[in-house]
Amino acid sequence: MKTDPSELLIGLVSISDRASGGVYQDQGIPALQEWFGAALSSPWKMETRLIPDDRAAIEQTLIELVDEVGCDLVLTTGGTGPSRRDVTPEATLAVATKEMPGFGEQMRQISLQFVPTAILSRQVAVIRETPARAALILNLPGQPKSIKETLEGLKDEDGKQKVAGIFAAIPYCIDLIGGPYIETDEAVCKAFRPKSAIRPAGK
Ligand SMILES: Nc1ncnc2c1ncn2[C@@H]1O[C@H](COP(=O)(O)OP(=O)(O)OP(=O)(O)O)[C@@H](O)[C@H]1O
Ligand SMILES: Nc1nc2c(c(=O)[nH]1)N[C@H]1C(S)=C(S)[C@@H](COP(=O)(O)O)O[C@H]1N2
Repeated sequence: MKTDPSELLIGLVSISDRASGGVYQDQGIPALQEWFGAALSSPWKMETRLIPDDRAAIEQTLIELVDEVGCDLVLTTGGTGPSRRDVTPEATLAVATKEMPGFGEQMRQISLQFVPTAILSRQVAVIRETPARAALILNLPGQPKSIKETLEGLKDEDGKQKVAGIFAAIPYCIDLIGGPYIETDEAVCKAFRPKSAIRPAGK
């Protein structure tokens, strides 16, 4: 449960029949945890869930993480493809109050630089608003390496950004929905905010 309003609470949800069934070890949560550990310089905590590709379970988990646990940001990984069991986007849209189509568009653009099958990912992003709070919920593909790729974007050999990752826009989005002020390590991901929204360091 969220106790400190200035601390970012992130829900990390790995959606995989095989990882949740013990067929293979889940790599989704560890990859997300590692990325956030490197990218964020402001305080954050996480709440994790590993669940099968079941629409009711996904909806229930997203609602619990936002309404009861108090997450500001929820990332899912897995279940965005075209196969019969892939229902993450449907479950995400079912708990939404607003759609944020720019995130899905940008993630597919980024992923196309890595694999031609990126167009098979139906990933969406939404806002869920309750009387008490609002949260951003984002779907990432199930392939563990796609987590860093989509959040961080594409850099050239000198570390210069070629395609912006989607995380660059997330701190300002969280500002706008009333969440905590997020700061990042610019070497991993530079957060973009309009000048008027930038706070001096440590404030
Ligand atoms: N949680 C995970 N941990 C490790 N690897 C994963 C995980 N989820 C997916 N993958 C890998 O990424 C690929 C594409 O992900 P996708 O979500 O389509 O999985 P899937 O084939 O539907 O898996 P599952 O049957 O577990 O739901 C998988 O075939 C698997 O190799
Ligand atoms: N960045 C990135 N995006 C990617 C991939 C990848 O390897 N890297 N794999 C794609 C593939 S093969 C599929 S089927 C879709 C859907 O994946 P999911 O069902 O694991 O969510 O994501 C796509 N997006």
